[in-house]
Amino acid sequence: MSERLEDIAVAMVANGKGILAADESSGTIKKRFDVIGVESTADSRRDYREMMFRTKEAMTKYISGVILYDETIRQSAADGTPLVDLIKASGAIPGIKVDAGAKAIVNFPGDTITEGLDGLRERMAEYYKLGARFAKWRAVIDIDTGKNVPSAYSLSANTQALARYAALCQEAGIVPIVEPEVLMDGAHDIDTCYDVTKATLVKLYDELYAARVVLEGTILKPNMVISGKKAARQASAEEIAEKTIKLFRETVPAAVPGIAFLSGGQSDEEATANLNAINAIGPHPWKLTFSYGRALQAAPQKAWSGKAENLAAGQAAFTHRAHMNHLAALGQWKSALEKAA
Ligand SMILES: O=P(O)(O)OC[C@H]1O[C@](O)(COP(=O)(O)O)[C@@H](O)[C@@H]1O
Repeated sequence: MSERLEDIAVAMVANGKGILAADESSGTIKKRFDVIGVESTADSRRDYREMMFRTKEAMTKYISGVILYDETIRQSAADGTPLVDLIKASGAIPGIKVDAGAKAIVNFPGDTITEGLDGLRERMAEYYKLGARFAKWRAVIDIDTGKNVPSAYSLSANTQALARYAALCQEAGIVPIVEPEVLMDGAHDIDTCYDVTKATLVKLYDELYAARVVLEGTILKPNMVISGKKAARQASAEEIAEKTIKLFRETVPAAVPGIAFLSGGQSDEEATANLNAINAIGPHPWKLTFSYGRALQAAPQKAWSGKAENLAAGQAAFTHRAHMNHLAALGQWKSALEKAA
């Protein structure tokens, strides 16, 4: 495979393919395993992720890349094969989460700043050797309008960190996924999400230009423009699609090859239906696909539930969700296909 940043980025958003976000940090995966009553140990995390990476149909037909966590990129399957090799053997690209998580900003209650820039140049060089060809950094933007959250200061600090990270990635021959996640927690309406996401993306592309990041060698991982989970009115898939595309046309340069959405707490089917509605109103200047964590994994996690005898059921559930999102990335999904399965 070509090692050019632009070619890797294009491959990450290949037609009908999307990214499996399997980079849950130890704290997050523990929360997921708690739900299915599985103890989170290095071995159980490995067994679970190995199950997904060995799912042939999903990995070869629907998944372009996998975001890994530091522990996982160093782990081997039960038979000793490095997990990175399993991913590569399926034709998908290994990637790595490099941020160190979001921490409270001093003097700005409710705002967080994502840490992890110290020593990043050296870590990038190591991850490249371990096989990573793309990376991911997530900035977390909460909305609490009554409390002036997010502040302009938070947007500025977070987008500057994203740009510094992106430049370091490109120096190392690694494609940066830039992820400014405006959270859907809260009671705000869809238009508030639009405004906050707009302010975030305008600032983000300012900072990426200022840092001389080559946009052709980047992927954007944003939230959709969507109602807060506790909003009085939940917008339809059509309204989400229309507002999301309107916003991106205003803010995301066409030089960016692809946009891979996070699922952010949407249900599996919502995340698929919304991605489908977005692609159904194309053509668009960029590829629009998925980089889902929860919306790809909730079903396989439940089906597997930590039992070796459920392996095939877990893989079937993963294949189904990956297939549905593959169709949504092409704008060809129909809800009847969910019921048929
Ligand atoms: O808090 P953590 O452990 O960094 O995890 C955040 C998760 O959010 C994501 O960025 C998006 O995941 P979702 O699709 O579940 O929202 C994942 O890549 C990542 O695993």
